[in-house]
Amino acid sequence: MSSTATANNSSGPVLDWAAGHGPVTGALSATTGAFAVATTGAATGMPPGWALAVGAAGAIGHTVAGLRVRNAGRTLATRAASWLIGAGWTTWAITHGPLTWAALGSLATIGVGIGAAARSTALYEEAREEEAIAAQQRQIARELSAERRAIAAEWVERIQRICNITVRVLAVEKWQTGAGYSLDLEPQGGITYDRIAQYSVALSADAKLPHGCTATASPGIHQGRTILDVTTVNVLKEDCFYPDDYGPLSVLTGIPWGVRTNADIVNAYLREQCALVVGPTGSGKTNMVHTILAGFARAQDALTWVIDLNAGSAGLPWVLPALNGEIEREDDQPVRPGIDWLAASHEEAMVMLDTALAIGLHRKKAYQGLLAKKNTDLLPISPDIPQILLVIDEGAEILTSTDRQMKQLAAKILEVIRMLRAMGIRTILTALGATGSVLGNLMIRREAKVRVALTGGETEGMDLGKMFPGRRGLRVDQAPYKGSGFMGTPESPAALFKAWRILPNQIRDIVAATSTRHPTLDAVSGSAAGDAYAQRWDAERIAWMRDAHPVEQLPPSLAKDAGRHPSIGGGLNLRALRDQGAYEEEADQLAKRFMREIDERFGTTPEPARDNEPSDDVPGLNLSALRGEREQGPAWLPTALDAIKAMGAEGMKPSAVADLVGKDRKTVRAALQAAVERGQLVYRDNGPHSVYLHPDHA
Ligand SMILES: Nc1ncnc2c1ncn2[C@@H]1O[C@H](COP(=O)(O)OP(=O)(O)OP(=O)(O)O)[C@@H](O)[C@H]1O
Repeated sequence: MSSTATANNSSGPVLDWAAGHGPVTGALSATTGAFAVATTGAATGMPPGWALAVGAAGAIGHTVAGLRVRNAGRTLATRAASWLIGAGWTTWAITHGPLTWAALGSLATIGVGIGAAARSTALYEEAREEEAIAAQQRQIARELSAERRAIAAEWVERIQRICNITVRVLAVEKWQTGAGYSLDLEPQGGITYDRIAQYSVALSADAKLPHGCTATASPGIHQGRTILDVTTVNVLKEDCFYPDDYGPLSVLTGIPWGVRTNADIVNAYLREQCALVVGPTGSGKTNMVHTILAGFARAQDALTWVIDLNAGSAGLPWVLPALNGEIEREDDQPVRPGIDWLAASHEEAMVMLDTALAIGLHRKKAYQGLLAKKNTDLLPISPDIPQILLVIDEGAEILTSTDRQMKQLAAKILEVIRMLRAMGIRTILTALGATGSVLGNLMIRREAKVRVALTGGETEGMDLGKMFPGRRGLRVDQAPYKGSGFMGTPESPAALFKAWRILPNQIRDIVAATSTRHPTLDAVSGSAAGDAYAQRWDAERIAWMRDAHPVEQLPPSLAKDAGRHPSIGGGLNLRALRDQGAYEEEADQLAKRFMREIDERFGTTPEPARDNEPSDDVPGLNLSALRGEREQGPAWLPTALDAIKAMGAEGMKPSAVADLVGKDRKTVRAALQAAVERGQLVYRDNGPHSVYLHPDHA
């Protein structure tokens, strides 16, 4: 009989009764083993009882091993019988001689029999195992659907009792986040979802949902179906940080603004829609504006223009890191701000809105051919023809203001909203409250269907019924946490929502990550935008940003002086520092650098003719000197030009020029770039190996 001996280092060979054999190898092994024992036993006069004893031991061993792995009784019996039959034949063959036709024939028959029996038990075991797995799965499914059935029964009964509506539950889907579930309902008798929605509060209370959790009804797949979303865990309580994937986005495929309670991301589709974001002080509105700007910065086909009459604070974090040179790019090129234009004053805002209108109206005429070719009345937005997204912080308040200046702005904002949808210019307005005066405006009600209400628990001026008409059961106290509230879009009905929390270091990271991704204004729009746009980063236009230049970013020399100056005392005093003139020097440097790097490197329209030369008496800025430099380049430039010419076709890296003339790399790069634009040099762009060449060698 067969038995497999396996080597064991410590205790010598042991018999592995559980070792496997296929039906053929098993039968072969059994018959050849029996034959070998019988011939040897007969030749050596072995007592035949030994073979029987070995067979009995084999049968017992295999039975024990089989029991351990829970083989079926029929498998155990087959294996034991094989051992005993084999042992019986061996005993008989030792007694009567194994080399007779009768012995050999019967052994062959036994072999075939053992093989057939083994095959049949193997099949039986396999089938048994499969059935066991299937039974286990059926059990799990039964338990799951029992839970779902219980949920369904509970809500059928609850809706009947509270709303007096009979519903059929067609499906129950548990959210992967474990924060709740959705029921697909079919109300009987032609009842629509809004009848259930109006009982949302009572249903939530009856279901004893935790604070901040809701049972919200919304339209189902057709008018006769309703989806009831039931939140069982309040995820709005937790901070939810802006995801650190800063990959490219498009206004056409939606810009993510935050998450629902079931962790679904909510996208704002702003190709045609305007948006209204309402949030009282402290609700997280500023944070939300930054989250919105982050999405726009990531978009490859959007240019963001920001109006913030509150000292430009909404846009500054997107400009200052680039302005201050706080961010370095790997290829040493200057970093572009995360927004394309920032207006903090009434005048600048007027210029911006006039520019938007001029662009929109010009696009209407100039792109007629393109619209006809593409067979559309919507301008095909792309990185080549970018959408302009105008973010106006507290814009809704501008619209409702009675102030004369504000009324001028309001008229232009409304004109942009009314006229420029097709031409790819949309607005995002924020407001402190969802009051009648904000939502009373038809233009906002009609055009701004992407709506967010950050409540922060504030009930004053927070009319959710007006903000999300047709959505019942939304209550401010469901979202009492900062950054939480409700968001509704034409694609996603108003429901609880949490804006991502975004921190200043993420804003800096996004500015750096997206610097090369921003589109430039198309030439058609650029020609309509004119000087007003081309000069938006000019020193005098951004002079106000000096005041936003954080004191801790003063150069080390100034910081040292700050500690010594008698008027400053122990702390830092920006105004006092400014009086020293040193600050002005720093501001000059700042303006120069920014003007060069942004205006010259990224000017999206040709450098405008300066008929309106800026006045030199802008405090703190030495613009005539600056202009001189812009026109001829700094005093060290001729040395650099000679050195670059001497290098021939090899050219020189900006770092090598910086070493040569003893200036910092940023200053050198800006001057060389200006020289490129004057035709004195050629720039060979090759990533980190980029060089400047003399035109003779280019
Ligand atoms: N999405 C969010 N998740 C978590 N916490 C947030 C979120 N948004 C804001 N906060 C918290 O709320 C605080 C206030 O936020 P934020 O400054 O954005 O509010 P605000 O409505 O603009 O208020 P104010 O008008 O006074 O500036 C933040 O400092 C932060 O701690």
